[in-house]
Amino acid sequence: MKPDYEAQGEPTRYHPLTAQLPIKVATQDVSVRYGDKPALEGVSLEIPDRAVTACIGPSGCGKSTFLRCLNRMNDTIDNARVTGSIRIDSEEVNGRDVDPVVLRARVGMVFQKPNPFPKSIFENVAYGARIHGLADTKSELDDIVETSLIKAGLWNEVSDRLHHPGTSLSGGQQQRLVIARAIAVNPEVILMDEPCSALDPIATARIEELIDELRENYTLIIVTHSMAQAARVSQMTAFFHLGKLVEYGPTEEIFTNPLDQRTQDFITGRFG
Ligand SMILES: Nc1ncnc2c1ncn2[C@@H]1O[C@H](COP(=O)(O)OP(=O)(O)OP(=O)(O)O)[C@@H](O)[C@H]1O
Repeated sequence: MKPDYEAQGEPTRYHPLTAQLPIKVATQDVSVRYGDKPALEGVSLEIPDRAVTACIGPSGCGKSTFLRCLNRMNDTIDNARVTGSIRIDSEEVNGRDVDPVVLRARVGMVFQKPNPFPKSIFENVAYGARIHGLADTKSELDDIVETSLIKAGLWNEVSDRLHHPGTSLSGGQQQRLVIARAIAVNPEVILMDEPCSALDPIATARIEELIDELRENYTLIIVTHSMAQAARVSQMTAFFHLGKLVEYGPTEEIFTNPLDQRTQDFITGRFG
């Protein structure tokens, strides 16, 4: 059933094809304030499983704020207040009994700037598996590290130097290391906040290929400033403007047949 957009005042334009996909993440009337300042207002959308959803919109429209709601990263910001419902499968993310540390393994996050720990390549990937008790033996841990690095497309480049520092890798390799670190704790959803903005075009292309491979097994939600990137990697696109979700639907529809004038203006470069 569709959320009641009319209740929010200004309805989101929701493309009809959207309803055909199985849903992994559903938000209902999510709003965020930083102190007195509203940053996100009444966002309701349903994000499909095993697909890439891109969040686009002009600077300051609330894309990163929205992403951070999905794994409760806004909890770490003192003056942030989140209201509304966010469900992953049927579980309420903001439920009292939800442990944010466990949630953040289930909903991993990759940031703009690669942020490996100041530890070896091996330890970067093993760390989460160890603290979540996912390996009983050294050989199980080795397996998790190898499998995660393979899935992140990095194994062939690092298998002979697992004990070198993570920070010795190139920027693009570090970003894939961080993705391997997220994969090692069995996430269901991976959030990416402008994951390529610090990378050169070759490293960017490698991450985009990886995003495409990962969608076979994970739900991916990516914030990007690049409309070309959103068009290349995503199946669904959400357009935000001034803290509101304006339009949501299959990427092809958003880019070729937007329903809202603001989306049209943004994708044709009239603002943003
Ligand atoms: N920690 C914070 N404290 C106060 N205001 C904040 C904080 N983080 C974000 N904001 C404000 O909330 C609004 C939304 O910010 P957000 O970073 O989510 O937007 P964005 O669309 O991701 O922007 P950008 O594309 O520039 O990264 C902005 O007005 C921003 O200034």
